Amino acid sequence: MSDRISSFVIPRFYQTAIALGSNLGDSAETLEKALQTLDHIPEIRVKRRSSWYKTAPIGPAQPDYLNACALLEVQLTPYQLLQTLLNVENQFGRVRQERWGPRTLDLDLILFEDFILETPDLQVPHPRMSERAFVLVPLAEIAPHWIDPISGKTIAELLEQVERSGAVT
Ligand SMILES: Nc1ncnc2c1ncn2[C@@H]1O[C@H](COP(=O)(O)O)[C@@H](O)[C@H]1O
Ligand SMILES: Nc1nc2c(c(=O)[nH]1)N=C(COP(=O)(O)OP(=O)(O)O)CN2
Repeated sequence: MSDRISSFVIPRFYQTAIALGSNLGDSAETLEKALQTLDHIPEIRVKRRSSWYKTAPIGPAQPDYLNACALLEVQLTPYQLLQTLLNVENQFGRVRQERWGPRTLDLDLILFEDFILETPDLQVPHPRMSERAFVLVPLAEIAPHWIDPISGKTIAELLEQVERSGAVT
């Protein structure tokens, strides 16, 4: 076997968690189709998905959101996954206007194995994950025992600490 071939490393699948949100258009259809779109990408497998949760908006006045989380296995780096999520948002007509404003589709990278990444373009775990019931409620449904590498707490433990009045099924 040549040196080039013997040094080739087949990338393994990584476990990741993403959050989905939508409050413009037919949000249920958008979340469903966004997961289908991700699952059709060869390097991504959607392994689990939460229920859809209707949630009160955090930020400026706008319609209620539909939020969810999903567990993915990806054969991508965190940066490739972020770029893929941004591309799918664009496919679903995402327009960026005001901060925390309404959107057809938002896909956030929440956890990537137990990696901690603090770069200008990508922070993992998602820096506002532990203060958001609209992330923790769906994530606790599908991954209650996943440990947040920043706090050392499980998702279920983080959920116990968060104000959850805005999250309703
Ligand atoms: N963990 C992250 N998930 C998604 N986007 C992230 C993350 N860390 C940094 N970013 C940056 O945020 C913008 C997207 O903002 P949204 O309003 O959430 O769509 C993106 O350009 C990333 O570079
Ligand atoms: N109920 C609810 N409220 C929200 C939601 C959401 O999904 N559900 N997303 C927001 C903004 O998220 P964005 O990804 O733009 O901001 P971030 O960089 O702080 O995550 C702002 N407010």
